Parts: sequence; structure tokens; C-alpha cells
Amino acid sequence: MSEALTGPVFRGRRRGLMLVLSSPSGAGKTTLSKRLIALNPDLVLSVSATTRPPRPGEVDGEDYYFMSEDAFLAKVDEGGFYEWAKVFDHYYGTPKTPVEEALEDGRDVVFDIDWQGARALAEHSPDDVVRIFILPPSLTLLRERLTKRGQDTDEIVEGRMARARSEIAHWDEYDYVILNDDFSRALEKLSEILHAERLRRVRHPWLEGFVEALTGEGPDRYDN
Ligand SMILES: Nc1ncnc2c1ncn2[C@@H]1O[C@H](COP(=O)(O)OP(=O)(O)OP(=O)(O)O)[C@@H](O)[C@H]1O
Ligand SMILES: Nc1nc2c(ncn2[C@@H]2O[C@H](COP(=O)(O)O)[C@@H](O)[C@H]2O)c(=O)[nH]1
Repeated sequence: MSEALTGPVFRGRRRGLMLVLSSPSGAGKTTLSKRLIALNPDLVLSVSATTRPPRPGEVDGEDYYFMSEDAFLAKVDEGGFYEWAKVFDHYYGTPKTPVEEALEDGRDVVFDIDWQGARALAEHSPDDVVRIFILPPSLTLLRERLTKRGQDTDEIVEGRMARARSEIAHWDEYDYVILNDDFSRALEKLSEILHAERLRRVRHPWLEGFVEALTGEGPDRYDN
């Protein structure tokens, strides 16, 4: 894996956060992130690039940027990805420009990426990244979800089940773990994490000036 990451991003008085969701394939992170964004339209979804073929119904530029392997590797060479990795025999990467623009604009960004991507983002932007791991209730239900999704061949489902244990092995690298048994409860927990993380002191650099003014050490008035 190779990546070209910038350091922590400061946006005036508000630090955006990078909400990273990972899970074994089929545990529900895509569905959860889309519903979270529907409830919080100010969030931005990081649309990844991939060399895997589109599934039925997937739209280029909305679900993924679908690319040839040559085009993907050329973008790697240009330093166009925040991070990239090989997952299930295909390349996946986070395009850098849209994420940087959103963060600079003070917007929070949601990532649906694997443990390699989560680790890369956390290493380079430790103050900005919030990592959440989604667990399925059981491997039997995980297989059922992958099968019922009805978008992959039996061979692909088996390949993803074979990788499930190794993906789950990274669960303890994450800040939060959500058991996605009942979907509504899992979504509620995800929303609670987002709202609490948005309140963290480190994301509000304006507080320093405010407290200075409050205690008489700065200008009389500080507008947030
Ligand atoms: N709590 C839940 N109960 C039952 N079904 C669920 C639940 N959460 C998600 N699903 C269903 O499970 C399937 C897999 O979900 P989803 O595509 O979101 O998984 P994913 O983790 O993003 O997988 P991938 O890594 O392959 O993209 C979908 O059909 C989704 O509707
Ligand atoms: N490291 C990255 N992993 C990514 C990225 N985009 C998606 N993914 C992960 O790949 C698998 C498979 O996804 P699928 O859509 O083919 O089911 C899944 O774990 C995704 O989270 C990325 O940009 N970087």
C-alpha cells in the first residue's frame, strides 16, 4: 500500500472530522453510512475509486469511480489518492482532492474503507480520524446478508466469507465498535458517536480565543 497523506487539516475555527467505517464485507457499513448521511445532509461521503466491476445498480461517481487498472495505477503515481489498498483482488483508493476540499470547507467526511485504509488515515491524521468497526451478529447472518444482497456470485460471496475472520481480527484498532444486529439501533449508536465526536474540544479551536476573551486576556468580544 502507498499513500500520500497530508497532516491534520485546520479550517479556521472548526476542525472537520473523518468518520471511518470498516467491517467484514456484508456487515452493513455501506447501508449505515448512507442512512447516516440521509439524516445528516451536511456530511460528505468519500466516493472511492475501484478497479472492480460495478454491481447491478451501482452508479459511476455515486457508489464508486470505476476505473481500469492502468488508470488506477496512473493515479497512484500522480499521488492522487489519500490512501489505497488491494482488497479482494481489486484496487480501491480514496481520491485526495474531494476529501481535502470538503475538510478545508469545514465539512465532516464519511469513509467506507477497509482496515488498511483506516490504519493509513489514522496514522497520518490522528486528531481528525474517528474509527468505527461494524460487527455482524454472527458469521451465519453475515453470509445470509451477502447472499440476500443478491449482487455477487456464490464464488465472490465465498471469497468474502473467507476473508471475514481476518478483517474482524482488526476490530481492536478502532475507537468504537457497533454490533449491527438491529439496524435502527446500530444507526442510533452511529449518530450518537458522530454527535459526541463533533463536540470534542480539539475540533473547536475557536474556544481558545473565546476563553481568552472570557477571562480578560484577549479582545472583549469573540464571535464564533
Ligand atoms: N442490521 C441489519 N439487519 C439485516 N440486514 C442488514 C442489516 N444491515 C445491513 N443489512 C443488509 O445486509 C446487506 C449488506 O449490507 P452492506 O452492503 O451495507 O454491507 P457492507 O458492509 O457495506 O458490505 P461491502 O463491504 O461488501 O460493501 C445489505 O443487503 C443490507 O441491506
Ligand atoms: N482501503 C480502502 N478500502 C476500500 C475503499 N473503498 C472501499 N473499500 C473497501 O473494500 C471492500 C470491498 O468493497 P465492495 O464495495 O467491493 O464490497 C470493503 O471492505 C470496502 O470498505 C478505499 O477507498 N480504500
